[in-house]
Amino acid sequence: MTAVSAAPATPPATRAPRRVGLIGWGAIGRVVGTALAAGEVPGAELTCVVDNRPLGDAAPAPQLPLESALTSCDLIVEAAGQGVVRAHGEEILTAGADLLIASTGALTDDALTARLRAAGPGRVYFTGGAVGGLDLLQAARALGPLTEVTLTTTKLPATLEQPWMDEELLHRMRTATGPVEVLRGSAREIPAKFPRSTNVAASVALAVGDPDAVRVSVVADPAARHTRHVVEASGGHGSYRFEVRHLPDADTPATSQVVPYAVLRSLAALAGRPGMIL
Ligand SMILES: NC(=O)C1=CN([C@@H]2O[C@H](COP(=O)(O)OP(=O)(O)OC[C@H]3O[C@@H](n4cnc5c(N)ncnc54)[C@H](OP(=O)(O)O)[C@@H]3O)[C@@H](O)[C@H]2O)C=CC1
Ligand SMILES: O=C([O-])CC(=O)C(=O)O
Repeated sequence: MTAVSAAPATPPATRAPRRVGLIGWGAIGRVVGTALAAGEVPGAELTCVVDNRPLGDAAPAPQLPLESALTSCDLIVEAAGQGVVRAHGEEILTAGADLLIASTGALTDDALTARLRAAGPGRVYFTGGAVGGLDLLQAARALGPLTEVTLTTTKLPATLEQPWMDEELLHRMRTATGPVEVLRGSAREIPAKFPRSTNVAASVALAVGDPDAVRVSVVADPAARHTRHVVEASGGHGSYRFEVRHLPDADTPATSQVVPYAVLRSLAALAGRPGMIL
């Protein structure tokens, strides 16, 4: 009989904490930054905050311009808007920092997506944000294409008002007594039309691999106490349905309360927390 020798007891490797720079001190950023500064994500620490507005001592870490943040951070969290991804995504990755993106709507631009995926040495990641099931949809793609993919997003009318809307549509939304479909289109078109409120469409598109294949309906409902996202997808191998209802953030109702916690979960995974569902 062969003796099985015990593996030598080696202590777990200690990794340097991720030095996190947070862009955007808003509904998402404030919750994420406060939790990071309180040490709630082991293996990650808040190094600095980048924001358009002077924050004074409101933030628990120094406010820096992006160029300075890039010399002191190895992971940047974007919680500011699609414009930041477009303007600075490549720069961040090229500087060597990893980038966790909340404003996935920017990724409906194929050329930008290709540049971000090719850029480095930093690596680009996307948070699941307000929607669930993306991991499973990404896995299901390995079995074959998802041929029917739809997303229906229902929000309070005021969170969907946009500068391009005409008076007739705005009037319909403002006087609605029940759900009103505001726009229907592909996941390539919709996030550009509602840049702060339909990133989920782009996130579903990232998961299924094709923004043109995802049909999106945006609905304004004055009774929508909860923001609702319903994702349905099917292919030759199966069918999938995910429905979420979230309380909106009290001050920024376009954003659901759960979103910063989704970002924190993504950060925990990037910081190497064991035991996570990946
Ligand atoms: N993936 C998902 O499920 C979701 C994604 N999102 C995305 O996250 C983004 C942030 O959401 P939220 O926290 O609610 O937004 P907020 O408007 O509450 O906060 C955004 C903050 O970022 C600042 N900011 C904007 N542009 C820049 C810039 N170029 N440089 C520095 N700071 C900047 C804003 O300042 P100022 O107002 O002065 O511009 C503001 O302080 C949304 O725009 C949306 O794209 C949101 C919800 C869900
Ligand atoms: O927070 C949400 O429910 C969704 C949202 O704003 C977005 O997709 O941009």
